Amino acid sequence: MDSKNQKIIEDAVRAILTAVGEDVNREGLLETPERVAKMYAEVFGAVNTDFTNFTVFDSTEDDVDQEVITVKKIPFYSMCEHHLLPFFGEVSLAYIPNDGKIVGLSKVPRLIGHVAKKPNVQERLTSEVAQKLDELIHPKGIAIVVRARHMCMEMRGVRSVGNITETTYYMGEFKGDLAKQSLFLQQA
Ligand SMILES: Nc1nc2c(ncn2[C@@H]2O[C@H](COP(=O)(O)OP(=O)(O)OP(=O)(O)O)[C@@H](O)[C@H]2O)c(=O)[nH]1
Ligand SMILES: [Zn+2]
Repeated sequence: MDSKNQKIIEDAVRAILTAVGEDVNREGLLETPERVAKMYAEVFGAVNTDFTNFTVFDSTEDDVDQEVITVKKIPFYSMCEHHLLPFFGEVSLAYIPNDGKIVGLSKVPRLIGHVAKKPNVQERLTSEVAQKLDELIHPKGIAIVVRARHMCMEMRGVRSVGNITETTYYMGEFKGDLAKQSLFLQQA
């Protein structure tokens, strides 16, 4: 984020603090606008950016296309676009390679981290991770499940503490195949 936008956020934070009745000049708050601007630069760091840090390998195994590769319980943090409060949880993702193309395993959490760094709804985060993976390696199938807690449902509003929201998205060989989906969900 450039310094002009950083300054816009700092001024906005001062305005919000003043509007809620705070004294922006008291010691504990003096550096808060700057900290919040830095924090937003980090948690919204992927707005208008593309995910490029991706390594694709050609597997040396002949029958890798018969495998289901599952990366489970990848933690993530994102911000809900309705309230700008965190939602966070775990993602499990499975794919069936196509044409021997596999991805560097660490790139799965990196892709999720990238998609998470913008204002989101959980449903879109779920489909966007799958669609991006599809774009990058065109696997024969993708299954993804996201389980998350939403602070906007817990610390305010309905105050439904501890709820888990689960979203799923299937592509290719997983789509419409209830047996494959159910096996994936049992393991994920
Ligand atoms: N589908 C979906 N809804 C979300 C997500 N995150 C937050 N929400 C919901 O977005 C809705 C926004 O509803 P509004 O009625 O406009 O906002 P609100 O008055 O603050 O609503 P309450 O949260 O019910 O107090 C709420 O029902 C939230 O629970 C998400 O990731 N997906
Ligand atoms: Zn919300």
